[in-house]
Amino acid sequence: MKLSQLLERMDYTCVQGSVDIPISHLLYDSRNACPDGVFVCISGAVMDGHKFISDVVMKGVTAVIVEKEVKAPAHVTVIRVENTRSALAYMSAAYFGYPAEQLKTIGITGTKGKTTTTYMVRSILENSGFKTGLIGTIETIIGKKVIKANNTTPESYLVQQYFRDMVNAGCECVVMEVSSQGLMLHRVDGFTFDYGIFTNLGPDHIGPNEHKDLDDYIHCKSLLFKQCRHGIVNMDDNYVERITDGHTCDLETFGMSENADFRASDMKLLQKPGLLGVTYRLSGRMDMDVEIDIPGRFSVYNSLTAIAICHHFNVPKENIIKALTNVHVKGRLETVPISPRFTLMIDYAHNAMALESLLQSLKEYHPKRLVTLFGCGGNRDPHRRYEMGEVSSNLSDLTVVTSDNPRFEEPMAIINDILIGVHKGPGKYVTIPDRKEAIKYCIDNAEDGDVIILAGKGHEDYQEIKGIKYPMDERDLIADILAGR
Ligand SMILES: CC(=O)N[C@H]1[C@@H](OP(=O)(O)OP(=O)(O)OC[C@H]2O[C@@H](n3ccc(=O)[nH]c3=O)[C@H](O)[C@@H]2O)O[C@H](CO)[C@@H](O)[C@@H]1O[C@H](C)C(=O)N[C@@H](C)C(=O)N[C@H](CCC(=O)O)C(=O)O
Ligand SMILES: Nc1ncnc2c1ncn2[C@@H]1O[C@H](COP(=O)(O)OP(=O)(O)OP(=O)(O)O)[C@@H](O)[C@H]1O
Ligand SMILES: N[C@H](CCC[C@H](N)C(=O)O)C(=O)O
Ligand SMILES: [Mg+2]
Repeated sequence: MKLSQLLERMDYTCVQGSVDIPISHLLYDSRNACPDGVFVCISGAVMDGHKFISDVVMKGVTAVIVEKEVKAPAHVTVIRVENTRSALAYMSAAYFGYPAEQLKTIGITGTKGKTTTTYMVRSILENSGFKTGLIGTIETIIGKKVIKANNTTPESYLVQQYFRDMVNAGCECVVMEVSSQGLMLHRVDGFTFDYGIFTNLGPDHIGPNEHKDLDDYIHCKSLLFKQCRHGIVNMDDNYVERITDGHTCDLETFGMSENADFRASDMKLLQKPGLLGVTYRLSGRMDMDVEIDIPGRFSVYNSLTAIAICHHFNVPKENIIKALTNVHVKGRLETVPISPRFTLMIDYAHNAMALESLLQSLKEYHPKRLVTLFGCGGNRDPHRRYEMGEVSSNLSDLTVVTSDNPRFEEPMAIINDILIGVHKGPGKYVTIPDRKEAIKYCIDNAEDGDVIILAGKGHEDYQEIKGIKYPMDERDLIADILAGR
């Protein structure tokens, strides 16, 4: 492949050398540099790729893509662009032969509900014979291949590589989570989504290495609606107008409001032994009764979103109904059946918005006590700590404050921040920094009819401390506790 082919759909200035040179590999990490490669210099959160130019040139790289002034040996082609992350996305699309053009691409953004909805969509589409790839927080699914995720929305090179693998595996569609950071860092530049979806918005991801403020967070999410052909948005959300401001796509709506294109009404709680769920009536562009075996008002929203998307694929109603009753997502309101006396659930609520909707939803089922265990991630939006503490204390009978992923922070410093919030509410609380000990406390002290929520770690099978991910899966912790280990 010629360098000029990789650059064909983007703006650039060739400041040195020629674009008419052969390229063997597209690279963005110096550690993978190889002869005849082109190296894209990314100004990252920790490292600056521009600093590795002499290193990659020594390893045989013949072209570099830069967004700053650099010095490079005369035989190396230097291409200057406005933003190298965006350039990497466009070049990756070209490198992998524009695979998005051979797929129906569905991108879901929003503060909460993305992961759950992607699995609902995949379940419905696969049930109806559409082979569908998935990219998200938990994993990437390509046919029978499952790849553990590092990011919710991976780097653009990986996005395009996964798309290519999906096309090669015979997929017709891909449903993916599009995080605000993914949009901010140009991970999905270089193609147009067929469908862009907005679930909801609550303040989150504001802090060092994340968004500078709420306006930036909203702005980044709104970019999806300038980069898709057809938008499907939650019209009940307070931020929907700002998210769709300046949209360039068609728009369709869902929600509980009367004029929503896909409208849910008559929501009823479903309570069977060992199972909490909801039912509702769908009207508007589709009419039917829907049942989901996942609790909460937000399950209505997530399923409504999935139905609004799948409507475009002319999926029969029976397939939707069947697929939705079978959807269970790892670590999202996942019941661990350890006793008929009480309900124990693992969930991924790790911000105030998720925790509040979760706890409010569960309270509607009138548990004897609502017991909430959680910690907060280190090196992440610190507002989460006070807010989650307050939400839990207001809505839970007992809050068990523990650790999540401390990362590079001191666990007790995070816990003390959480307690500031906890003290604002009326609920009782205990502090047990070791997560396993904290879970044991919940199980040992469970009362008949309790609902116990282990919030925040969901599908995660590790605990990250000072840059190392130690194995830790709550399912194993529970098994160990029951076995007395
Ligand atoms: C803060 C942040 O967003 N970091 C992401 C980012 O890292 P970075 O590019 O800033 O990396 P860097 O280490 O500074 O390196 C800069 C450049 O130098 C290169 N380099 C580096 C070292 C070297 O020896 N040689 C070299 O060439 C790197 O390959 C890179 O190109 O790019 C990496 C590759 O794409 C990401 O994996 C990484 O995500 C980290 C793991 C992360 O935690 N990100 C979070 C904040 C995030 O993105 N979250 C969202 C939302 C999550 C959700 O709520 O669902 C997500 O989509 O995951
Ligand atoms: N539509 C929703 N509105 C509010 N809360 C929700 C919604 N859907 C799920 N939740 C809660 O948020 C948690 C995370 O849900 P999910 O993983 O589907 O969202 P997400 O947008 O992918 O989040 P993340 O950005 O953390 O990956 C769930 O475990 C549940 O507690
Ligand atoms: N993917 C998100 C979720 C983190 C969940 C929670 N377990 C934490 O560590 O804060 C992030 O990296 O911000
Ligand atoms: Mg997710």
